[in-house]
Amino acid sequence: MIELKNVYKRYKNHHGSDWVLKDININIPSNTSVGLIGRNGAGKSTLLSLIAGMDEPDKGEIKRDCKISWPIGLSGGLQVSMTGRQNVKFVARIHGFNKNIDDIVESVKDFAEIGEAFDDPVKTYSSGMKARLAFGLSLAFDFDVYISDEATAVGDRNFRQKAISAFKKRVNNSSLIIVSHSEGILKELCNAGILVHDGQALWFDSIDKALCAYHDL
Ligand SMILES: Nc1ncnc2c1ncn2[C@@H]1O[C@H](COP(=O)(O)OP(=O)(O)OP(=O)(O)O)[C@@H](O)[C@H]1O
Repeated sequence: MIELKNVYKRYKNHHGSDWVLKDININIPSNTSVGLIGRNGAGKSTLLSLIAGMDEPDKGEIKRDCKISWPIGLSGGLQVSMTGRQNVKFVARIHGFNKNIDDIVESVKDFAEIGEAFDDPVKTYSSGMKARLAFGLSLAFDFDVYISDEATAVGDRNFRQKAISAFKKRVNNSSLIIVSHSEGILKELCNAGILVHDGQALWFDSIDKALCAYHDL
């Protein structure tokens, strides 16, 4: 269960500061895959990063009783002077996986399919190669909830298909909380939805109902 209680978030900008999210109260049950829906700039990514614990609310609290991933495919955390392999080992050690590091390295290598570049410094990678490595890295660890902000929109067609099928496999054992502008992907992967609109976040226990409410805005 992830519980958001009276959550407020704002960013300071040149106009001063505006509340992006105002008094959000939502309970996300365990084993429920959720799609975050809303117009551009509504606050979906903001809500997702609060849920993931990447950012803190200005007011209110978020309780989590499960292991939540960092956003899948986020390549910003890769150390560019290190190779793909070294990055994987580094992240595995940070997460306390000291025993089966070789298995983790192999699973990321298989997923990323970047060939010998796996042993080259990440600064020599294309953005697609970085995305493949970062995606494989996120999936190599067992989390209860996987977070994704448009991770299925990166890479070429083959990679997108691979990413979606990897997510589908995960849905059997874990749950997902995802932002995607693709209704097809949301319907395929999620059972519930959160509509973010006008500073509010509305919970729907079915993704179809959430999408209907979004179309009616
Ligand atoms: N780091 C930041 N500093 C200042 N303003 C920000 C920051 N991040 C987001 N915002 C603002 O907060 C609002 C919500 O942004 P957010 O990225 O959460 O929306 P979104 O629904 O994910 O949008 P999109 O569908 O376009 O990706 C926007 O007005 C955006 O300009």
